[in-house]
Amino acid sequence: MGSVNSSGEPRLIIASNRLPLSVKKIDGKYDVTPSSGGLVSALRGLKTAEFLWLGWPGLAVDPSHRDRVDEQLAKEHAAAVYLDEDLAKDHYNGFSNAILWPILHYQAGKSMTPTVWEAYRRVNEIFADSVSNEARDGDLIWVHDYHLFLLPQMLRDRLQAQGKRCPIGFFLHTPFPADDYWRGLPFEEDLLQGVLGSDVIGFHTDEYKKNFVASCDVLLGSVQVINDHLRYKDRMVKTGRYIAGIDVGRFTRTLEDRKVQARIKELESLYKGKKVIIGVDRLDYTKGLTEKMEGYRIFLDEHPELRDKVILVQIAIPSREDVKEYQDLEGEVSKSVGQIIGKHATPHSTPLLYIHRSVSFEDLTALYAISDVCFLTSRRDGLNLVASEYVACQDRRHGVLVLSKFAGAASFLSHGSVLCNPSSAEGLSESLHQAMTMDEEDRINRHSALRDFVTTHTSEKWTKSFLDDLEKYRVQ
Ligand SMILES: O=P(O)(O)OC[C@H]1O[C@H](O[C@H]2O[C@H](CO)[C@@H](O)[C@H](O)[C@H]2O)[C@H](O)[C@@H](O)[C@@H]1O
Ligand SMILES: O=c1ccn([C@@H]2O[C@H](COP(=O)(O)OP(=O)(O)O)[C@@H](O)[C@H]2O)c(=O)[nH]1
Repeated sequence: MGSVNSSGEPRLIIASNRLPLSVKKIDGKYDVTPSSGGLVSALRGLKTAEFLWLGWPGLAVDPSHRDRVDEQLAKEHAAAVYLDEDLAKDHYNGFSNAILWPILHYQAGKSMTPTVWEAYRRVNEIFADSVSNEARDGDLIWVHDYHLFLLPQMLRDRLQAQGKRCPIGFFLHTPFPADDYWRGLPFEEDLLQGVLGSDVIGFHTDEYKKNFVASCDVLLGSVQVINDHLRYKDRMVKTGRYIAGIDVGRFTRTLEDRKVQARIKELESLYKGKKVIIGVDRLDYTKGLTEKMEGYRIFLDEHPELRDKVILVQIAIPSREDVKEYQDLEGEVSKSVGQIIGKHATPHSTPLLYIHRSVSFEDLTALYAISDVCFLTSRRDGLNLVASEYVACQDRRHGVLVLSKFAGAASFLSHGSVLCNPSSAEGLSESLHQAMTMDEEDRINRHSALRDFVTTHTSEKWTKSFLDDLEKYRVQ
């Protein structure tokens, strides 16, 4: 792995499991494609010229092909942390996504084998070696997400041994539940102590921050809470809420593109006379897709007069397809989709279009722009950037955002959206009806409130506010 910058100036080093590019093997050759998901979208606003992003490329790469992959990643300020296939599988699927992910989303813990915990620890060590070798004295280091809970403390130990002084930040993109959820996990103390190796720890909402601080207080005896800080091992660790957002300009520019304008016209003519509802979610049980389908089924049952006048376009981005829960979910959602279409489609129209793959950014913005309602029903969601992306594309139509009250985004966007509760299918149906029948003045007012928020809380502002706090830990 080579250093991208040779100027000697302090840089920002980002460490996350997911790189902005995923490496795919096609016909024996490696190809890099943009990654999906909100972590990558949130970091798009990074305006620091000097940064290097270290992460797992998404699959095992044959050593003889690594130079070529490194070359392609370097163009995007990225570098790969290569992992053996079995180790990566046990770390990513086995522990991060099968054990940590449900707990972080307020679900009871599952039983696990020691192998996956060992793999988790080992991968964090490999990251610690890569990042500490790459870092120079004075660089800022920003670690992201639950795949790397142990990394901050491992890094701190290594950097200290190497005589490098680098502030370490950590941002959690998921929710953080109350301490009770952690009790079934034998390693909760290791995980908390790992994160506490950071100087600054960031969360999407005050609730997650409060839960983290309380968990440290209850589960670790050696922590003292002082306002926004935790005194831990004679250091003051700052905890904060940093509101993540989107790169609004990227959406505005794309909407002005001639090809996208043509696509919008095409879609508007295709759906003429219909209200379009858009849903965009990774195919993840936390996104409440089965609940959404049930709510929509009831909506169509209760309003048969609307079934020819409405279409839900649901994009389900494939995600974590090696984990059993995700495979089961795929089957469940497909079944519900089939039932709704089977019951409500007519020879000349269908009330549901289900797209189970990623779509291009151009198609995504065009779909956002032509939709009258955006329908997001997460059971739990760290933030949900799709909500903000929809708002950014609605200057002409003033569509309505129906948003789960369990998405982190609801704590900022409640004033302009219709909040819903995914555990009540009848409630979801009512929220949809409210959104579809809202008068224009109400829609304009709500959109304007949401737009004000989304345009003033961008991804650029998020990275800046976090990094400004981290800079304060730089030793002069
Ligand atoms: O990397 P994957 O396993 O393919 O999953 C994609 C990402 O999912 C999660 O995203 C979260 O981050 C978003 C931005 O902060 C937030 O809006 C959303 O609520 C979260 O679910 C995960 O936390 C990332 O690490 C993944 O890369
Ligand atoms: O085919 C698609 C459609 C959407 N997205 C993006 O995936 C992200 C989803 O982020 P969100 O915060 O809503 O949830 P996450 O998937 O990170 O849990 C958004 O930026 C979407 O634009 C994507 O990568 N591929």
